[in-house]
Amino acid sequence: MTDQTSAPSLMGKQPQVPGQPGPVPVQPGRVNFFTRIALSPRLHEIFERMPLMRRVTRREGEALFDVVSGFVQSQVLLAVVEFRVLHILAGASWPLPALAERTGLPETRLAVLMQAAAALKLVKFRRGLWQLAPRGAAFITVPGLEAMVRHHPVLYRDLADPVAFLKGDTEPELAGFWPYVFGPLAQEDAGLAERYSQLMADSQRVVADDTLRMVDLRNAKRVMDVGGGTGAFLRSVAKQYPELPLTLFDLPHVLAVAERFSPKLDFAPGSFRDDPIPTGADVITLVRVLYDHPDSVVEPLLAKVHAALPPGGRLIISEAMAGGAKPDRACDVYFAFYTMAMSSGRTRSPEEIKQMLEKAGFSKVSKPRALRPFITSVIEAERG
Ligand SMILES: CC(C)=CCC/C(C)=C/CC/C(C)=C/C=C/C(C)=C/C=C/C=C(C)/C=C/C=C(C)/C=C/C=C(C)/C=C/CC(C)(C)O
Ligand SMILES: C[S@@+](CC[C@H](N)C(=O)[O-])C[C@H]1O[C@@H](n2cnc3c(N)ncnc32)[C@H](O)[C@@H]1O
Repeated sequence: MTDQTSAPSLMGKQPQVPGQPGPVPVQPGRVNFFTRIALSPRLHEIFERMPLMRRVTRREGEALFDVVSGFVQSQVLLAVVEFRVLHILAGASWPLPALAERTGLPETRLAVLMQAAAALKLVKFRRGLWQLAPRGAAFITVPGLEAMVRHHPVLYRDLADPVAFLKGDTEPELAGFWPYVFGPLAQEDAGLAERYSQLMADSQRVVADDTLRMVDLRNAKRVMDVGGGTGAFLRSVAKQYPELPLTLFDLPHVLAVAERFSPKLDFAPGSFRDDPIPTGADVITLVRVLYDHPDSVVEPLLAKVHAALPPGGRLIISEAMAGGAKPDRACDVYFAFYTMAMSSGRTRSPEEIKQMLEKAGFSKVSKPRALRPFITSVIEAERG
């Protein structure tokens, strides 16, 4: 695979150490040289007195403080979103008293929030007025991002006791937030599929943009998006390839709320757990599907996709992927814990996905360099 890390295999049931081919014994005293330095408070003091080293320790200190305070930063952002501060400032610049009246917050407390938001570079204070900063403007412009932030309290409640969470002693709320995974619940509540689909569809735009910049569909004869929700990804495909026939495969109650946005779009209702994947497409896409499911669902799904493709047909997988030997802040922290809280799936590294693909019979597995790994990564494979 191109652009490939030597990521660990987690294919067996036994978790392994990133970058290591297999389980290794504990090695007493094996601590990296720089780590040993960092372990010595006396050396911290000495470094503080050396101008060059002082810069390194201060930078490390700042980075560490960022990790320590990450939750508070997120909650400041959530408050900014809930009080619609960025939207208010998008229309005009406001003095604090007027903003306090508009948001209904006491001036003294709003001042603290605004100062925090300014430290996060979401807003800025100029000539007595609070203004929107470019980062705040970008934030409200990214499709689905505000809705994502507004649903984070569910995730944070699940992570409130990380010890109990990791021991598996809690019942994460997030597992119920996406009840489509459990099928019947979503079918009982028609509005539920629609709400979930809207959040997914909103956030899909950025994922689709990045995916389509990493793959070439010019030679495709028909693209089928499996687990395609209400068709947001195919909508982006249709914009770029207006002549390309498309098939949307998802659960019947999800397709019931999907809009037929193109005469070239076919609906294929079904469950990839229980039904075969229909044939007829030479390109099948799985966008943000695999990480929702355990290996016991993913392995048969890949085999069904393989069976549905013609020889030479292509599978495109797009989702946030774990970093493996090169741990990634977005994927190995946020998405890994997010999917663990969902209790049904997990993030996988490109290497793990490659191994699963090869087991299902795929060849020529490749991975274009991800444009924004925190949005998505892509793996392509071919049916030989
Ligand atoms: C030129 C100079 C010096 C200055 C210019 C200043 C200026 C104009 C700056 C603005 C620049 C600009 C245009 C910035 C644009 C920034 C963008 C596009 C930022 C995008 C950020 C996207 C983010 C943060 C995305 C976050 C995504 C999240 C949190 C996704 C979560 C997804 C989940 C939980 C999915 C779950 C799926 C499931 C359920 C697991 O299946
Ligand atoms: C995380 S969403 C991704 C949706 C879309 N691909 C996107 O990126 O926005 C997972 C999708 O898989 C669908 N799905 C889950 N289980 C399924 C099954 N057994 N058969 C077909 N689709 C399923 C869900 O309905 C949902 O639309």
